[in-house]
Amino acid sequence: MDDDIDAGLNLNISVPTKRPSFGAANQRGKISGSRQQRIKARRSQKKWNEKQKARTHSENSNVDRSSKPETKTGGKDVQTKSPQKDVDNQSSENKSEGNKKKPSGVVISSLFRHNPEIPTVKSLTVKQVKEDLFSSDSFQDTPLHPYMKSNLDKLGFSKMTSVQQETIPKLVTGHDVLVKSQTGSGKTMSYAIPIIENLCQQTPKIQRSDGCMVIVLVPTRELALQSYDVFVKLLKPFTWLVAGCIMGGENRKKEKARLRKGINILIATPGRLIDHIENTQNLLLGKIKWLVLDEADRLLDLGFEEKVAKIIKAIDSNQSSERQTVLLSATLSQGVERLAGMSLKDPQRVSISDNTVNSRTMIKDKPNISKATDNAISSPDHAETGKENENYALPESLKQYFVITPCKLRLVVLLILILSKCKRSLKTKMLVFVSTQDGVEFLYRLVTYLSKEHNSDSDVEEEEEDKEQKTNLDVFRLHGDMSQKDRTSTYQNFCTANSGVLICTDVAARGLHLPFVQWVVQYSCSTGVTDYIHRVGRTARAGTTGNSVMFLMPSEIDFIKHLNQRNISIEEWKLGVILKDVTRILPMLPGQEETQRQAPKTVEESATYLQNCCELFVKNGKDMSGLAKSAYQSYIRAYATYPHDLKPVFHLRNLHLGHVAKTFGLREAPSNIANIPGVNTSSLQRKRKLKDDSKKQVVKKPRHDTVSEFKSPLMFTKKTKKNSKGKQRTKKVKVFQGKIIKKKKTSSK
Ligand SMILES: Nc1ncnc2c1ncn2[C@@H]1O[C@H](COP(=O)(O)OP(=O)(O)OP(=O)(O)O)[C@@H](O)[C@H]1O
Repeated sequence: MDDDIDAGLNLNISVPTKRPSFGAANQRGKISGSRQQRIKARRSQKKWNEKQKARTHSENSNVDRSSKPETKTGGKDVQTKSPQKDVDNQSSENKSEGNKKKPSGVVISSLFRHNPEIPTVKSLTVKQVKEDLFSSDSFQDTPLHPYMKSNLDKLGFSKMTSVQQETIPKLVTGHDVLVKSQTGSGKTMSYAIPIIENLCQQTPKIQRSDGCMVIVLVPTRELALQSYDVFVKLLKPFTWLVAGCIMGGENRKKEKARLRKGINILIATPGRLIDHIENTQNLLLGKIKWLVLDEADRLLDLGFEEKVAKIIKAIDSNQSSERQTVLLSATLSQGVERLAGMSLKDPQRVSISDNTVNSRTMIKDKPNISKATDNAISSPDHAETGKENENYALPESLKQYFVITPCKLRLVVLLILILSKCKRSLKTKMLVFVSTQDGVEFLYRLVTYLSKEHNSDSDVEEEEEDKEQKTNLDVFRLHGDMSQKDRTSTYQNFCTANSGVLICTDVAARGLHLPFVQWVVQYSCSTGVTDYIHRVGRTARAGTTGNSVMFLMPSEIDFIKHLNQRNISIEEWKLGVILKDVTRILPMLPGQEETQRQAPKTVEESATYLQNCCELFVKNGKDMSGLAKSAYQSYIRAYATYPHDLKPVFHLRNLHLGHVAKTFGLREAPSNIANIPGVNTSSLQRKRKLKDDSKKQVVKKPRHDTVSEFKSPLMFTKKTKKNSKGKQRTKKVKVFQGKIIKKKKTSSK
């Protein structure tokens, strides 16, 4: 069994169609010879092609539809400073020019036309829940083992964080504990230190051959590696204690061999642990003294809960000694706490935000703070009075923004952000969250291509193949469908990089400490407030500063209310301000030297130029067209899986599929892109049109799937409708871990 939780984190759609051919770039004969000769040959071929094109153009005005300047009116401004005027001028200029001679290399698309109006949003300035990150206590003042103290000093840790100050004493004194504190507040060490402290004091001394005494369960493989690293560092002076890591994607035989040799502290992902519990004789659970559920709310999510329950059952049925259990997360809801309270023994609760709030208010009343955290969560008072919609703390040093961008402009706005902020020279690291694996792959290829130093003599295919080519920034990608080797090296390389952009799915959203990330971009909106908190929590960690920006389409702005309701304050970043930076990245783009004479001047022209670079790359880049289509389909499918409470905000009905296609650089009409299993795109288009025409919703509210990648790995959705003969047709779509594995139509007589 290798079905780790992170493998199910990402929605992906298998594409029923085969990959299309790559157009002109592939049809052309290969040119051989030295590089110089190839360049020469390509140059003359290009000139000839251009002449041919110009001739065909004048003879036959059958131009690419997207290259025609828009003449229709009715599109709304995307900026308050009225770019429409510029666009209109531009389009009329192009129109007249287009009749004479179409400027070569510049394809004018309708990026700034027919966009929905950008609404004015009032994000409330709510009072965010704050936590004091550091305590006043030093590790040196604690009664920890002298080796531990000197090691912590060597590692550069002097002051305890608040969560460590609260949690360590409780765990050392043998309690089960539930820990909630903000992202990046040092929760890992808050359980690792007392575990090591406890094990190193056992007499007789623990031996490797004593086997497993601690199990730390984490939801993703990268987090397993990270937690393992923390243990290895802390165990340096305690050479007789051995930590080990087992996780999906790794070689089982090697893991078995390591388990046979003996591992005292085992960090594991749930799927692989169950595998070893069932198949590895050397993994004995009789001596387990500690069980840690890191990112507990994620581990106890419906679907994953089953695996964790199986592991707990296996431990309980083998156990001969007492066990301590710890649950931790930045977003432990009281629902999870109540659930956990049933399986934990007299648990104590550490909630730093409660503490901070209490301490700030209690200072006036009485200075007894610590009692506030001593309430056992199983106390009926606490359970009854607790609201489900908890407010979570976010780091004070985190600046949160959102940008409202019409769908069509999303891609260029993202690229402007990445290319302007992450250049190598600027030493900036950025995370970009995307909803699907195909989306990650698509953006990875596109950003890598755009960040290369372009040679005016080489073409798209050649530039792509040229691995030696210099790049202006390092681009990384991370998702659950990569080989474990690639995942590990990406994670490690991004950790040590000085700058770069990591394009990833939610596989990187939980627990990962990626040093010096200054920007977190949510290109696809998170599937809830909890995930929002974990995503933005990848920056501004342990007291450093950081920024996050969330992309919203005009139809999605109500998500701000959801954040405000949970006391999260977020500021608008005006679209026009980001767009302005397009002029800064223009020199990086391909074809700039060739087109100096027609160099885009206005922001709109430049953004359009950037979009066209993407579209040409999608058209001519190796496999790009197929990849873009897959990414488009996956995106739409993923959009259909927002949880029920967010359906009114993120509804398929609100998507303009043509505009979505544009964000994947596709010039085809949605009807020409293969159908998306389970999604009736033509009916959606019709409904959108109806809505646009009448400016109000006239269609009957359709039933929508509530498939969430985070809710259940196995789910059936049913759609029932009557066919022309009045017979009922039931369409069944089976989704397994976000992938459609079966589609069946049945007719009942
Ligand atoms: N006492 C301390 N002083 C300074 N830095 C610390 C201290 N304790 C931990 N850190 C550092 O803080 C960073 C974040 O720690 P950690 O990953 O444990 O946070 P976390 O609370 O688990 O975050 P998340 O909720 O995102 O999982 C790490 O780089 C860690 O080395």
